Amino acid sequence: MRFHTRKWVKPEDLNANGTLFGGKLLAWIDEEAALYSIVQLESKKVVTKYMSEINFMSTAVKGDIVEIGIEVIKFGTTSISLNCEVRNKMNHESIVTVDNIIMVNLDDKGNPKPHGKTKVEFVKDRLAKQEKE
Ligand SMILES: CCCCCCCCCCCCCCCC(=O)SCCNC(=O)CCNC(=O)[C@H](O)C(C)(C)COP(=O)(O)OP(=O)(O)OC[C@H]1O[C@@H](n2cnc3c(N)ncnc32)[C@H](O)[C@@H]1OP(=O)(O)O
Repeated sequence: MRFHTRKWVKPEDLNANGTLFGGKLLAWIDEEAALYSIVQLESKKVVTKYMSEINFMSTAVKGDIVEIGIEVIKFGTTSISLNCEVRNKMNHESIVTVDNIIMVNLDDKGNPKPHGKTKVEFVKDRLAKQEKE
C-alpha cells in the first residue's frame, strides 16, 4: 500500500475526548479516495458509491501526524474498488481501516460511465509516453 497523504492533527480536528474526531478522519479518507480515483481514472466526475465496514483500531491526539494509504482492489467497468488504511506516521500504528470503498465514474448527466482503465498507472509514465508521441 502506498501512503500518499499526511495530515497533522490540529485542535479543530478533535472530539470532546481530545482525540481525533472520527467524522474528520472519514472526510479525509473520502477526499483521498476521490483524489486517488480522479488521478487513476483521469476523470473529474467521480463519486463515492459505497464504503464497507469502518474499523477504528486506535486513536490520534493533537500534534500527531497521520498518513493515509490507498490501494486498488479492482478496476470495474464504471467503478474502482479501493482499500484504505490510516496510520500514525511515526510508529505505523493502525488507526482505521476501510476494506472496500467503491468510487464510480460518471458522465455529464450523472450516470455511471465506463472508465476504460484496467491497471494502476503513474502520472510520470503517462507524461513520458506523451513526450515520446
Ligand atoms: C473546473 C472545476 C473542476 C473541479 C474539479 C474538482 C474535482 C473535485 C471533485 C471532488 C469530488 C469529490 C467527491 C467526493 C466524494 C463524494 O462526496 S461523492 C457524493 C456522495 N455520493 C453520491 O452522491 C453518489 C450518489 N449515488 C449515485 O449517484 C448513483 O448511485 C451512482 C453512483 C450514479 C451509481 O448508480 P447505480 O445505479 O448504483 O449504478 P450501477 O450501474 O448499479 O453501479 C455502478 C457501479 O458501482 C458498482 N456498485 C454499485 N453499488 C455497489 C455496492 N453496493 N457495492 C459494490 N459495488 C457497487 C457496480 O458494480 C458498478 O460497477 P462496475 O461493474 O460498472 O464497475
